[in-house]
Amino acid sequence: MTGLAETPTRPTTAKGVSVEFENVRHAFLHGNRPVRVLDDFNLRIEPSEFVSIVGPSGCGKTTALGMVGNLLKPRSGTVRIDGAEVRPGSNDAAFLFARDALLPWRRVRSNVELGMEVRGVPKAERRERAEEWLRRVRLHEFADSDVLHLSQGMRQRVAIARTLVQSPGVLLMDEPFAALDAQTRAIQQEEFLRLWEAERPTVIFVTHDLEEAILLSDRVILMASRPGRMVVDMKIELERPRHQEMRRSSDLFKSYFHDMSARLRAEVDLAEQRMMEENQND
Ligand SMILES: Nc1ncnc2c1ncn2[C@@H]1O[C@H](COP(=O)(O)OP(=O)(O)OP(=O)(O)O)[C@@H](O)[C@H]1O
Repeated sequence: MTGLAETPTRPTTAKGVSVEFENVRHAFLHGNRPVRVLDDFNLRIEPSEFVSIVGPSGCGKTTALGMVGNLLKPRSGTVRIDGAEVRPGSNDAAFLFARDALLPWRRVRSNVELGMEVRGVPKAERRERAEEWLRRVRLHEFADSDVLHLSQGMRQRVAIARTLVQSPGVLLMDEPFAALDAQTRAIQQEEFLRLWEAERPTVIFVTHDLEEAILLSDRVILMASRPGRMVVDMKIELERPRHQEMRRSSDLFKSYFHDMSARLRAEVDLAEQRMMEENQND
């Protein structure tokens, strides 16, 4: 069940680059007490791989993502994108969160252009690329609409277009579909995979939903907490394109879920037990 995955086949237009955590350690201060969050965290993600990270609340998933996105620096160890250490000003990675963070005073098209605007892409090129991505997410008819008039699912598609239009080498996704109802979430998962296939940026996807992780990913990483470290690295060999029916029809899917859910439950129980012990000792 454990073991490093091989490099997946990349389409010729693939944009993905490698990501590497080497002996990464980090701690936060809780009062006067340093709490170790990541401890000797090692992970190599190949260009264009889709890797999900699951684990108990507080195990350090978002912290690891933040290091790739240059939001925080590890206390020790190294995080590399495409072989180069992540440094202030590195902008190979783009984020997509549960909350879409669209600017309500801007129209749909202008929200999609935002990242390109910040990076100084000329206006005509911005417009052309935004139009192309609005077509891809099936929102070109809403280009001049007010974002406040869109459904939650449509808003998230605008956010996806705004992120992918920048052709990032690495896409950092922190529970991007968590705010959606179950039906919309299922549609968005499949639709996102279709969009991802076009350029295949490397994806690091944080989720609490194990089925979602298995359905989308080439690999699922399970982390333990206190301190956060990798305990399972499971390669997912379901064929692509993936679709929702696989949850019910694929024995392989069910066996991945069976193997991983028991481990995940055990880690969640352990994390809760440790937290209670720590609270008693405080
Ligand atoms: N800026 C901060 N200052 C202090 N402690 C922090 C900070 N950011 C995170 N932590 C702590 O570090 C630990 C790991 O947080 P992190 O958000 O990375 O976990 P997570 O696995 O993403 O959790 P969740 O699944 O609940 O989102 C938690 O105990 C959290 O309280």
